[in-house]
Amino acid sequence: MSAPLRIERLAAQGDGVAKGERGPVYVPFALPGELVNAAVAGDRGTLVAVLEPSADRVEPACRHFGECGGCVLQHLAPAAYRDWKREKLVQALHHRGLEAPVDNLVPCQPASRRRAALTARKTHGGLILGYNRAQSHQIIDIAECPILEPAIVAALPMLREVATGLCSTDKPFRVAVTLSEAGLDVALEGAGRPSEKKRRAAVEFALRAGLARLSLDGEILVAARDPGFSPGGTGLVPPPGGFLQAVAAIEEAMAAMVTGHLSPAKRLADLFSGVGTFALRLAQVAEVHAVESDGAALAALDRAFRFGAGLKKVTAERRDLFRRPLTAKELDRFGGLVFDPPRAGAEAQARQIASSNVPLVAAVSCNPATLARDLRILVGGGYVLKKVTPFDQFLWSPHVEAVALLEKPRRRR
Ligand SMILES: C[S@@+](CC[C@H](N)C(=O)[O-])C[C@H]1O[C@@H](n2cnc3c(N)ncnc32)[C@H](O)[C@@H]1O
Repeated sequence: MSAPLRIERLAAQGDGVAKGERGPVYVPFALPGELVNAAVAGDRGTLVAVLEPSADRVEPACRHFGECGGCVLQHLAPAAYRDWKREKLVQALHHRGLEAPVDNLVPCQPASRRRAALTARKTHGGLILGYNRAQSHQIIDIAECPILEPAIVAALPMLREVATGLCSTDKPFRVAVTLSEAGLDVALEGAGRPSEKKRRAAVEFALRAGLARLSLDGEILVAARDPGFSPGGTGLVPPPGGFLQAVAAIEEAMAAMVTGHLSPAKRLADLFSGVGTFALRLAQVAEVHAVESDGAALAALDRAFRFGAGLKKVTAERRDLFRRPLTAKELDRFGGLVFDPPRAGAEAQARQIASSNVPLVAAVSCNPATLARDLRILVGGGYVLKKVTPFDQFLWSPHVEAVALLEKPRRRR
C-alpha cells in the first residue's frame, strides 16, 4: 500500500528520508522537500510517484538509472549534489569534534572514469555484463554508462565476447576493465577454468580486438602492449586487476595537493602506497619510502622507478600496516608522509604517526568516517589540521574522496 511522505533530507547512501509512523523511512530516488507516494515496507519505501518535485530534481543522464545500483544521485542538480557531498565530509569531521576549513568539492566530469569493475554471468539468453542492481545480486546488463570513458562503453560488446569465450561457470564473475595509455587492460576473475582451446581462442580474439592485455585470475594470457600510465614521467604497468585511482584528472589533482604540501621535505614516506600513485610523483622532489601489503603492486612500483628517469630514490617495503604499522621511531626519519588506506582507515598507523615528530602529513581517504576518526587521533597527538578538500571520484554515487593536510609544530627546546 502506498502512502504520501514528505522527504526531509538525504541519508548517507543518498536515499530520501521521511518521518514514518514508526520512525524514519528511506526512499531511494526521492529528494529533500519533495512530497512523494511510496510503497512502504518496514523502514524502506519504494518510490511510486513524485507528487511535488524538488526544484533540484533533474532528468537523469542514463537509461539504466533507477535499476542499476551504480548511481544513486543522477536526479539531483549539480550544485545541490556537490553541496551534499561536501556536507558529508563536514558532518563526519564535526562528529569527531574537528574544526577545519573544508574546501568546495573538486568535481569530476562524466565520461571520465577509466576503470570499471563489472559483473558477468552466463544465462540461457547469453552473457549479461554490468553492475548489480541496488541491494541485490541481480546483474543489470548495461548498454551505456555515462560515467565511464567512452572507449570503455564502446568496448562493452567486445568485453561480452571475451567473457563469453573464457567463461566456464554458471556463477557470476568479475570483469575489471581499465583504460590505460596503451589501450584496454581486461582482467577476469572467477570465470572458471577454461580449456586450453578456449584460452587460445580468447588470446586470438584479444589480439584481433586490439586489447592491450588480457588476464585471467591474475595470470596474463596475452599482453600485446604494456597497459601503462606515466605518474612522475614513469612507465608504470599495474598488475592485472590491481587498484588504481578511478579518474585520471582527480588522481592528478589529489597528487598535486599532496606533493605541494610535502615538497619542503627531503625524505618522505608513502604508506598504503599501492602502485606508487603518490610515491612516483613525490620522487621527483624527494627520496620516498613506499610501504604496502600487496607484493604485485610494490613490484610494479619498483619497476616503474627503475625504468623512470630523473627520479630521486624510491625504496619499497612490503608490510601489513594494520598489524605492524611503522612505529613513531621509524617514522621520525621522515620530513613528511602521505597515507592512503582502504575504507577501513588506518587507526593503528595513525596512532604511531600521532606519537611521531613527522612535521608534514597528508591523509588521503575514500571514507569520511574513518578519515575523521584517524584525523582525531592525529590532532590528539599535537597535529594541526590545516584544511580538508573533498574530491568527487565516483560521480553520482554517495562516495566522497578527501585529502587532509596536517602539520606538527616543532617542539620548543
Ligand atoms: C586506497 S588504496 C591506495 C593506493 C595508492 N595510494 C593509490 O593511490 O593508488 C589502498 C592501498 O592499501 C593497501 N592495503 C590494504 N590493506 C593493507 C595493509 N593491511 N597494509 C598495507 N597496505 C594495505 C592496498 O593494497 C591498496 O594498495
